[in-house]
Amino acid sequence: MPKVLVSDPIDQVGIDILSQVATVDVKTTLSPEELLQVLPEYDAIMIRSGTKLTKEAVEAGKNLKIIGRAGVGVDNVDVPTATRMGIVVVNSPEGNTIAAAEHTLAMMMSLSRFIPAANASLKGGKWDRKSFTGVEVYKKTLGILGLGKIGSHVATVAKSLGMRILAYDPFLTAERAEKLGVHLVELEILLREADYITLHLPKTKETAHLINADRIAIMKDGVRIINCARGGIIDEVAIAEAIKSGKVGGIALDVFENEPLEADSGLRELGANVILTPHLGASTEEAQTNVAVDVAEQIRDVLLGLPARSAVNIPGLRPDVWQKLKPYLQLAEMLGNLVGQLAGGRVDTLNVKLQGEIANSESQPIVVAALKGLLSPALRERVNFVNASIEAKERGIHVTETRDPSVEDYSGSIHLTAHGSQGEQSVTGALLGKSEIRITSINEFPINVAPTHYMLLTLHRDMPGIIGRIGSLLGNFNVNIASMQVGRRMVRGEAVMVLNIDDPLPSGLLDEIVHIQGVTDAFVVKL
Ligand SMILES: NC(=O)C1=CN([C@@H]2O[C@H](COP(=O)(O)OP(=O)(O)OC[C@H]3O[C@@H](n4cnc5c(N)ncnc54)[C@H](O)[C@@H]3O)[C@@H](O)[C@H]2O)C=CC1
Ligand SMILES: O=C(O)CCC(=O)C(=O)O
Repeated sequence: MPKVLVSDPIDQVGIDILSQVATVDVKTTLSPEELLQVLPEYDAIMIRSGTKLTKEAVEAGKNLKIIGRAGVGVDNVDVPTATRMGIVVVNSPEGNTIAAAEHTLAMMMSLSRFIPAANASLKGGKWDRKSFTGVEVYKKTLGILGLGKIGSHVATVAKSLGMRILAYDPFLTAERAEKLGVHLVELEILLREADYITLHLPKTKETAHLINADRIAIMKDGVRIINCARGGIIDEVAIAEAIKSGKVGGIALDVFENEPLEADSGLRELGANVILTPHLGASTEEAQTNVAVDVAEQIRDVLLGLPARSAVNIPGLRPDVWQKLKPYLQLAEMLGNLVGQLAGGRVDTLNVKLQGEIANSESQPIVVAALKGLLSPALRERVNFVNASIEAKERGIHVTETRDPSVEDYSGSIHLTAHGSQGEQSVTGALLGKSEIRITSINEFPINVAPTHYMLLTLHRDMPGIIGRIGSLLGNFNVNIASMQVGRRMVRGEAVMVLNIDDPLPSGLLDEIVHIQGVTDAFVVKL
């Protein structure tokens, strides 16, 4: 049984799903050092925001096949390192959208009416009504930075509260904003006009300290700011100063530059207009069930050899698309392996041509499968669907894609051409029925061969006796031939022969075959 480590608190429903296929260890109090020590034992790890999978930690996970983040943000995972190591990283893009949006709205209302401070005052024995006169959100302007899933839900609810909504999101189309009834504006306009500003962006190089002293300076006096996205998007020093000076009327933070927030953080000292929650945006029963199921199912599937539906470092495929493409992925991988072996030396260009019924299919998974096959003789199990593109890029392999729906010899076929240090080689393959793989051409010579583990290929002149001589030579070395095919374009012209052989070719035999008169080249292929 594979082993899964659950290193943050996860809903039991997720553990139950993982237990169907794996031994599950729940260890939610590991120190970073302990995590490094235990990681090599595991095939998968499931985390929330508590566990930091740094470069060092990911590299320690030598047997990891998948990292499951039960939530949205994967900024606590070194995704590039995982990708290089061929580890799938999955998240739950929608499981906690509503929870985070509702937490944001609760923060906005709490800021407007001082609910946390009024509650603390009353419980502290006072009946103070004067200190807590609030403001209404009705007819106020809400500026949303990042109009993705959470930002959009906040916009929808805030509109129904009678707010005017401005949004800044350079990656969003005007049509989408219009549909939501939101005015898409430049950042500066939003900052100048908003009474409330709420952040719903990922933390990236571009968004780090997006809210800083200079930008705070152009905001309306008394603006209220909410951050339920990621710590570090707001400069905490600058915002604390702006609260103290009265420039900013209130802040509500669920996320912090360092989590857990330091015990002596100056933010804890600020007054009734500062609300802090310990990263609770996703902490609802519903969201925790959603993300646990979503991510545990993906870990289970990947451990069973199935694709993940929301991988952040490989293209996700819907199950129905996966079912249709699966045999073609196997075909592409076999052809990539074959053309790579024929090319022999370094390949610098691979052209992937999709023909017939798959000409209009999503090409990326097929290209990745072909690259995996191409690189597997060199990299063996170190190359997989996650890292094949990166490995190819690092080796300077340029990939081109073409499509030809008019090729109708087979319902769908894949043609690969590899160009490299030893010239150009090409192969075509197709499916017989739904899933039986056939090699249908080699270097444009038509054949129809079922690939086997060991094959001998010759390029030779089509002339009497040559096949017999090759056959006798193999017989002399006790190599059994399972089947044989010759492809030629014209009688007594150039031809290709493919022999499916039961045994590996003894060393030295290939040299003897190449020296037979009429043979121009010969290759041993191991698939
Ligand atoms: N506090 C919590 O517990 C939770 C926090 N989150 C965080 O909330 C944030 C938003 O999550 P979702 O809405 O699910 O993500 P999303 O991917 O649906 O939306 C993010 C939006 O930000 C936009 N964006 C990216 N870079 C930008 C930039 N430089 N300037 C302006 N807009 C930019 C994108 O175009 C996208 O529309 C993420 O940081 C996520 O990690 C999510 C769930 C719970
Ligand atoms: O796991 C959590 O509770 C935090 C959720 C979160 O921040 C996210 O999904 O991005």
